[in-house]
Amino acid sequence: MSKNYKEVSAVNDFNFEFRVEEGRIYVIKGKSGSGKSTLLNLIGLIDSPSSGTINIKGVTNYSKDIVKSAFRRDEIGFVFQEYNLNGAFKAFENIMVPMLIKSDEDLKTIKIKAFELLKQVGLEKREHHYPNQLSGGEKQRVAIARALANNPPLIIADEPTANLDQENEQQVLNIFNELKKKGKVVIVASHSEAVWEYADVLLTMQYGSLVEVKYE
Ligand SMILES: Nc1ncnc2c1ncn2[C@@H]1O[C@H](COP(=O)(O)OP(=O)(O)OP(=O)(O)O)[C@@H](O)[C@H]1O
Repeated sequence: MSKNYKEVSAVNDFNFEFRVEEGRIYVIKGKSGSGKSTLLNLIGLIDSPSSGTINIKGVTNYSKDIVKSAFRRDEIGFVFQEYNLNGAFKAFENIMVPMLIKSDEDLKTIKIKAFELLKQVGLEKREHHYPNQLSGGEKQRVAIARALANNPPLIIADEPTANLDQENEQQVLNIFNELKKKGKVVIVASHSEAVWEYADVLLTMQYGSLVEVKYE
């Protein structure tokens, strides 16, 4: 598949199978502008390819937006460099949002699950904090907990540690490693060598093309 923005070929003939049947960390590296974010947005169904198809679990080209958004909600957790938390909501409320949208559980169960997820990322003492009362590392851990809310098999993270110091980066990487052990697939775009070290598969992008795949 490819994605073009007018004359810019952001992702060029990308052809690779991310396997989701067992826990694994895929890391995508490449210079600024090489197409990493565009690729993650395509895999995460936030964006559509200009040509070619994306096939996830046998579903090809989501024609109906409603199906696409439901699939994304249930199957994919997205983590952003800038956290993208809702500033009007407390930490645990941010985590509740995806579960409320899915709405197949009662409020009490959703609250309990949100607290469990906060515990999983080591933030049980920050449940009532608003995003502006959290450090960058804490915000990112809330964002990861939110991405896990509907228990998706696939977590996509775009430069999740770019704004974090080494210690907080390590905490995020430990969480990703735990997720991998639980059988989740994590696809991360990152400039950080510390992140590359956690890769089971390291993909290199250059000018929109996949130029190297290394199995660690
Ligand atoms: N919405 C857009 N409209 C036009 N061009 C775009 C758009 N989004 C991305 N591009 C272009 O596509 C190319 C790939 O961008 P992309 O953001 O995917 O790179 P990246 O590898 O994630 O970079 P970075 O490491 O700086 O985040 C760049 O040349 C960029 O200018």
